[in-house]
Amino acid sequence: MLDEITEFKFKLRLYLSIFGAAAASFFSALQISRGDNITGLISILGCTYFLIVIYLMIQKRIYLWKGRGFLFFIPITILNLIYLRPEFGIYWAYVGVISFFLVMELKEATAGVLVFLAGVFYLSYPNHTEYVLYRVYGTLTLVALFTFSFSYLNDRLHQRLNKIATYDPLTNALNRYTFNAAVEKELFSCQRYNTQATLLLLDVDHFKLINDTYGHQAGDKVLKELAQVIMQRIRATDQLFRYGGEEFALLLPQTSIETALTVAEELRKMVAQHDFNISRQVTFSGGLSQVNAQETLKSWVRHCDNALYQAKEQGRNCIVIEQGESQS
Ligand SMILES: Nc1nc2c(ncn2[C@@H]2O[C@H](COP(=O)(O)OP(=O)(O)OP(=O)(O)O)[C@@H](O)[C@H]2O)c(=O)[nH]1
Repeated sequence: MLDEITEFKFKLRLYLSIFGAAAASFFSALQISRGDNITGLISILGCTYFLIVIYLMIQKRIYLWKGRGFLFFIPITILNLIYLRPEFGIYWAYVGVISFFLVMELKEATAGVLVFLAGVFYLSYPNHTEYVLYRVYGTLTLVALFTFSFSYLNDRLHQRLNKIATYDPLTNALNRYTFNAAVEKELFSCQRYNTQATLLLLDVDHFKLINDTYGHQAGDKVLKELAQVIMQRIRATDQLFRYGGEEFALLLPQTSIETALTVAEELRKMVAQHDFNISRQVTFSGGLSQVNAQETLKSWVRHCDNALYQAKEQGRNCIVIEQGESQS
């Protein structure tokens, strides 16, 4: 879903740039044919800018419009236009306000619009009657407020969607959707730069019994607290995922199997000693595997799964290691 939003923003900026290039070339032809060479030149510069933006986006997937790059051209051009041709330049101020919010992040856009509006008000003040000014200032302020509100709501929605799409709501660990992408990225990085990483699959022991004895809500609380215990101990670069019902995965980048075993054992003991407010000890079993040169996402998880199965077979509350054929 997030990829779709990024793709949508990319396309939006691309189409706006194409529209900008077409509009700027049309206006430059019109202005030059009327002998208005200064504004014609500004439009030609505008058209060139948009063509460079389009080229960079299509050929190199570079965002010139992502942030400040935008600031240096569009608003400055519009302010110039207002200064040089006050009678029609003012109408472009509406386009300027909206494009800030379309192109930049909310905070930057808000600050940019405030400075831009101050410039618009200052430059247009001497050149229009009060009658026109009040109406233009009023409607410009309204357009800025509406666009801000819409962008703010959109931003909040985006953040919420991002959280829903990334985290498990019960435990606050990363969710299964994020797991594949994160582990694949780590796998690629290890194989590309010849670094180490270890994956731990852990499964709460006799969790069905906990649910059946203390109820589903108590079971949920155990999962939540267990994730908290683990997340408090691990490094900021480590990632905990809720892999399934009572199964979690812990990705430890830049970590050898020996260090990972020490961490996993420590976590196992911390959980076993933690008071979950139920009258039985909560433990987990774990399967560990370090990535190797031939590893795929599937094989890495399979090694962890096999090790986890062995840990259950060996009586639970323990960690087992399984390695792939070749070690990187
Ligand atoms: N409370 C709660 N229970 C869940 C959740 N997701 C899965 N479960 C339960 O977890 C239990 C898992 O049971 P099993 O797969 O038999 O495993 P187990 O009882 O932990 O036994 P071992 O893994 O062999 O130690 C099932 O009863 C599921 O209903 C959840 O989000 N909340």
